[in-house]
Amino acid sequence: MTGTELVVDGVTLTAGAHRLVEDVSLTARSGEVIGLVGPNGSGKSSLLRAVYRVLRPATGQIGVDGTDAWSLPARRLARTVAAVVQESGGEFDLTVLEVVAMGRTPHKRLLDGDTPEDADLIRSALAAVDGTDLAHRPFDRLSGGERQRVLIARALAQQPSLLVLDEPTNHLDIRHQLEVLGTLRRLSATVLVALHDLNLAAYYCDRLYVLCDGKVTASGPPADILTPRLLAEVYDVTSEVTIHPRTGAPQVTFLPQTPHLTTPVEADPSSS
Ligand SMILES: Nc1ncnc2c1ncn2[C@@H]1O[C@H](COP(=O)(O)OP(=O)(O)OP(=O)(O)O)[C@@H](O)[C@H]1O
Repeated sequence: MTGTELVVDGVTLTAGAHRLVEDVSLTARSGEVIGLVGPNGSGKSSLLRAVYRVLRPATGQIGVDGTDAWSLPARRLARTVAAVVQESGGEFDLTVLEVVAMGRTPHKRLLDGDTPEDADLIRSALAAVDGTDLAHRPFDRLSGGERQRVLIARALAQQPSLLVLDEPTNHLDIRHQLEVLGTLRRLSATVLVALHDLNLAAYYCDRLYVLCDGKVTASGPPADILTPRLLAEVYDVTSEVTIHPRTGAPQVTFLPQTPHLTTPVEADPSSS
């Protein structure tokens, strides 16, 4: 399956009198991994909610392979777009395997059972998040990170051509963060992912969109936009950005706000 082309065109999102996102445009070409970054409250989750059709834009359009996402039949949308979001629910009293199997629902008719192909997809989705051993555990007794991995497996089992994820590395230890992002990177689907960790975003995403106060402040390949100046403007932090010699990706080092934890540049032995 190839990836969907996503075109967010001039989208404004509101909740009552509150403007959550204003005139945001974004494109994701087939198979691209697009990162959404930005401070708390900058509008990342709201924008994702509009893409997976929970929050209807007040103005603007969301195009999925040239069709307005909000006019697609629900079943067709569910075959195209899978979402891993913070506010999931409805998985109580189910085993992990049953939760992952829910990902196959959009591909079936009512009362259809799981085919051997479904069973393979479910197993390999669970294996992709290192969750094979969790298969028969009750979902609601898993740790936060285990749950997160299972929800990602459910989205993988759905075989979407557009995968939308809101902070998928939340709760995950570093090994599982790297594994999950590596898995997303290898998918042929288009991926739109909100991430807080800028170094992971820089390494795994083709392009980033930086949101600030509900607007796109910068967009482009990570190496072009992750500069100390932009990070100071957007996050109000001091940082240094280097290109990592082995990954080739920009690597951000944040300097502590507490001066005594920072070695003055002139006394830095590596600079002599
Ligand atoms: N239903 C709502 N009613 C009013 N304000 C809302 C509503 N939903 C979100 N907001 C506000 O809109 C802004 C954007 O929220 P959003 O959750 O999209 O930000 P975010 O970038 O995902 O933040 P975080 O990084 O903290 O998850 C915030 O100021 C939030 O408080």
